[in-house]
Amino acid sequence: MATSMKRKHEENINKNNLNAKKLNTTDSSSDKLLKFIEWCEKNEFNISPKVRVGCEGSCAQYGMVAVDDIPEGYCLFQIPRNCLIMPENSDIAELVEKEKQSLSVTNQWIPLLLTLLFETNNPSSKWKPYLDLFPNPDSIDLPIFWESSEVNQLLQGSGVDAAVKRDLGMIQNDFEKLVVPFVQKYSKELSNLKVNQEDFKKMVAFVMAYSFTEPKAKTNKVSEDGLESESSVDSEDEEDQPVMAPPMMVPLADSLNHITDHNAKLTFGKEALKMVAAKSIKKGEEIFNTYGEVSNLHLMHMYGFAEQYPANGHDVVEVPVVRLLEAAQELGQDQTLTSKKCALLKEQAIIIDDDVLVINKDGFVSDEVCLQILKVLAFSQQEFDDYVEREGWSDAESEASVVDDSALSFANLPTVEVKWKQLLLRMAQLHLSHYSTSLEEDEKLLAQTNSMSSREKFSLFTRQGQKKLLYILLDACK
Ligand SMILES: C[S@@+](CC[C@H](N)C(=O)[O-])C[C@H]1O[C@@H](n2cnc3c(N)ncnc32)[C@H](O)[C@@H]1O
Repeated sequence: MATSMKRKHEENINKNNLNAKKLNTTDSSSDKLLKFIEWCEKNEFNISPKVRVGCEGSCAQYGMVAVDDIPEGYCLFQIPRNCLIMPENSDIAELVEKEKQSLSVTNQWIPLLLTLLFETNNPSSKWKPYLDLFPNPDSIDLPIFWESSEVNQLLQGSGVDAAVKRDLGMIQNDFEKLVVPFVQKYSKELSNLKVNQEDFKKMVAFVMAYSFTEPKAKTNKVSEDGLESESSVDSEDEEDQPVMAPPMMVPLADSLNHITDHNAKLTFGKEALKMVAAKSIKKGEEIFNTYGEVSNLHLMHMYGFAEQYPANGHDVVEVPVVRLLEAAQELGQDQTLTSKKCALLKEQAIIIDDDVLVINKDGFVSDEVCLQILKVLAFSQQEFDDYVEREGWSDAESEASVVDDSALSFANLPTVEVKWKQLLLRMAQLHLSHYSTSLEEDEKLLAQTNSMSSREKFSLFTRQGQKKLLYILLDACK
């Protein structure tokens, strides 16, 4: 390393250490943070002196704050690829590779989870300063850890309740069927690693709330002066088919919190990942990454927080498709005909039991399935008989439904068939009745968020945002 670069590097360590010392944390946690920052500097994370990691100025425990004005495109820090926690970079790479097929049957997470279990139990892990700081048990309060009664009370009907049930089943299954057999088979190589389901669940939460996935073949260029080049956009082809890689832990990048209106983003280069300013940032402002274009449902489920309406422009409400069938049963004059329609829609796999209809701020997302269901549900006896005889849509009808892809936007809904509007209106009303509170009650509660626990507050934001979307649907269907 050239002398001037070395000096600059040491200055940076000192500056960040100094910043870390100003933390509003207990001594032992600021000591852990100091060690982590030293580790980052030794590993050439090149943390800019314009930023500080710590609890001060962060909206949720650790975070990153600008200590100087930062221009758009400026590189805040980098993460060399050899510092990413992924099976390939760990000493258990060979073992995981051997069992890759069987370990990835249910999901892509198990190899990383095994790597983390191994590395957190390895006193000479190269990531020790990172793993000593994270996962911080206090900051990972995901709904998978709540009593089921609390999940129901706060999040019933939101979709988070269903996701939690699925997660708990999967955690138990993966632990018993994949993790335990792997650890037993390689007990010698894993130095008799002891695992239990509770620790495994905590590791799942760590991966849920802290991991990143890399979009396939995404590269970015950052010039010598730390400015991000605009030429780094994905090719059209990649944009069309974003294939996600397995998750990985990205030290330091995961100390940043998220908001939809973020001011930083992670870019994926060949040698290193870089956190760059997505817009200019003023001294004193918190630096927010983006965890993706994600709804409150996803934020609540995977990260344990949500944004207050209307801050999250990516918010959605997911209405189980069965609600539309319930609406049809209620409104249909001929119960037998409606039952036949529902049975046929299932038989033709247009409706699959767990399916949901997704509604965002503009209306139904990918409304093709919803359109097909509405058309069948609105058929008269004669139209239905013809449809059954033809065994589905004629070619001309199918083509028409493909062209008509914004038919169920909020802007277009007032112009659609009255029968469809009645079905959607009743569906929205039925879905609203599945939450444990009404929108009016939620809006009264919004005045009391200061005296609420984080669980109560973020659950309220999740419910209220979803209900707002349902009320927009109700208005559009009137
Ligand atoms: C990748 S970590 C970010 C670092 C984290 N604040 C810490 O102290 O370790 C993600 C977690 O940060 C918290 N978080 C991130 N953004 C947030 C926000 N806008 N509001 C509240 N909590 C947030 C949530 O607890 C989430 O699970």
